[in-house]
Amino acid sequence: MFPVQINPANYSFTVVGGGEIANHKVKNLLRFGIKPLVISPHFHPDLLTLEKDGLIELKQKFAEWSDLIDAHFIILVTNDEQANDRLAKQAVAAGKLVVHAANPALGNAQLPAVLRRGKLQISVATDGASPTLAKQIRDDLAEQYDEKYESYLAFLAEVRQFVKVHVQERSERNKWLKEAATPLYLEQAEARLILWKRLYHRNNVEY
Ligand SMILES: C[C@@]1(CC(=O)O)c2cc3[nH]c(cc4nc(cc5[nH]c(cc(n2)[C@H]1CCC(=O)O)[C@@](C)(CC(=O)O)[C@@H]5CCC(=O)O)C(CC(=O)O)=C4CCC(=O)O)c(CCC(=O)O)c3CC(=O)O
Ligand SMILES: NC(=O)C1=CN([C@@H]2O[C@H](COP(=O)(O)OP(=O)(O)OC[C@H]3O[C@@H](n4cnc5c(N)ncnc54)[C@H](O)[C@@H]3O)[C@@H](O)[C@H]2O)C=CC1
Repeated sequence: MFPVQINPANYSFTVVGGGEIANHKVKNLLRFGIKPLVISPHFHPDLLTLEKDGLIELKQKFAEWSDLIDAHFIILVTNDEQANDRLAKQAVAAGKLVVHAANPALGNAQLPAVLRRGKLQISVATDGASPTLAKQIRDDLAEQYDEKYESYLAFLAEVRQFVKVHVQERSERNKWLKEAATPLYLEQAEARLILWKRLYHRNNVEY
């Protein structure tokens, strides 16, 4: 499996099936700002509420290949094994990204367990060996990489932007970026201010 971070903005996501698992997968997509189309003859009550709130779109029918032509990323979670298998085959052949939740070998993509701390994102995947372990590892990492990382990543991003604009020399740039990524600046917000002052001073920028 090849890991990659996708900007979902210009992709259309379709979830096929409207049950318990579809509901779980849809809520996962919503965490990433994705507005999926959900196709199913019946819908979990939460999905009906999400549609009323304008967060997802619903199409009430048994899904067919013609419903998937415009989809880029497809998550197959019906309880009809034959429908899942048939649609997976057609969608994979058409070059789409396909999650076949019941039989991952028939798809070409899988959803990892994800921890988000602002701009920090940690994904844990086991290639279907044990989603339970993926979730456990993610939850263990959540303790190590706690909420502090959210503001820390925002700080690192700002420092990096500044350094890219104001520090021309590459080794000098890397020196600042490596220093910013040391534990002192994770732990102590006051130390971040001092680093900023030094950065401004060193580069003759008005503080
Ligand atoms: C292939 C994949 C589909 C895909 O790509 O979507 C898939 C497939 C299957 N899952 C099954 C079961 C469970 N899945 C979970 C949980 C999660 N499953 C997720 C991903 C994936 N699951 C992909 C592989 C990812 C990988 O291996 O790294 C997570 C990480 C992400 C997410 O779903 O958002 C999310 C945890 C994160 C979170 O909660 O945040 C739990 C535990 C729980 O819910 O507590 C159980 C019950 C215990 C167990 O079985 O371990 C079954 C058996 C069904 C049956 O028995 O009928 C199948 C089918 C099969 O394997 O045959
Ligand atoms: N985390 C994961 O990835 C997990 C995946 N699964 C798999 O997910 C699948 C669905 O499980 P549940 O949601 O619990 O089932 P469910 O029975 O709650 O829901 C199935 C849904 O599929 C719909 N459906 C049936 N035929 C359809 C078709 N042709 N087109 C569109 N929708 C159709 C039904 O109307 C229903 O809404 C199963 O195949 C199961 O093996 C199960 C557990 C965990």
